[in-house]
Amino acid sequence: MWGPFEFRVQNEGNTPRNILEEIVWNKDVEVAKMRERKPLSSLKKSLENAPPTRDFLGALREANRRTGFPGLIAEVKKASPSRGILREDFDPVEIAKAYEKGGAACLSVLTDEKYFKGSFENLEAIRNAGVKCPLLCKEFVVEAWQIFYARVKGADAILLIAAVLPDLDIKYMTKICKMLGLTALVEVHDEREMDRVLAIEGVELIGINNRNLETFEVDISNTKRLLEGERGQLIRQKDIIVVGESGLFTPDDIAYVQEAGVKAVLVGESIVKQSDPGKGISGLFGKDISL
Ligand SMILES: O=P(O)(O)OC[C@@H](O)[C@@H](O)c1c[nH]c2ccccc12
Repeated sequence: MWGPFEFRVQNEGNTPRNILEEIVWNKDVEVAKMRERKPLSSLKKSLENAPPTRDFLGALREANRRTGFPGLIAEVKKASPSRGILREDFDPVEIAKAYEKGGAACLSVLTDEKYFKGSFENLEAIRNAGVKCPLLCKEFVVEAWQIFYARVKGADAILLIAAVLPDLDIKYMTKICKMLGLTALVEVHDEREMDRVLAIEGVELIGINNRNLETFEVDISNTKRLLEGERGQLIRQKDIIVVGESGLFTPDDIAYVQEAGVKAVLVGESIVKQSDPGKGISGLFGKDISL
């Protein structure tokens, strides 16, 4: 069990079997074009004067200590393939500021344009607007170039999806993240992926996605299942922070995943849809968690 070997290579006549495969095929083409415009050597130059990254893990731990709730990673999310447009009047900087004011520990910014209507401009704008929360670049990473690019655009952390990347890539990319001062959030969806990731040294932050990216089905008991028994024990031993991701809408949902063992949550839809996304956070936790 080394990786997602069932992923096929795109070739003529093939159609993608599911949305994740489609996204990854497109991403390959997109990244190849972007890399031509900005090769790795020029990214590395831009990094010479880049400001230091902020401590993503530390911010989650601190929020968990301060509030007694899982630290919140609030997602700046305009749309998704499963839900369509979530918010019409979408001002990423305004939403980011509202999240920060509402008590978010960190922010997640979607940068995929084609399927999530996000952008690297949004990430940059939020970073340049004086928002202090560390920022997660929410991307479909298929090659290391994207990690350098995210760092140049102001990310403090980046998502690595186990359903997309073989073990060796996760290992190698985790090292690149460390070298660049970025936190890697390694995302899993099932037991097999969790076991793969737990065997990779150096992983400090694991996200359990309650949404199956191939079928869009959401089930928050997924978080609980993956933290039961020996897996949960190993995670505590290794002092890994687990993030419960997707499908969290109510204080009961938060309590449920916290009980299962998460120290952080990643939430988009339920808060981004509120007219005041900051107040949306109080609704989600059933309490004002701002300072
Ligand atoms: O909007 P939700 O259900 O609160 O979910 C947020 C986040 O977990 C979800 O956007 C997400 C989790 N993993 C991903 C990977 C790619 C794109 C999106 C995601």
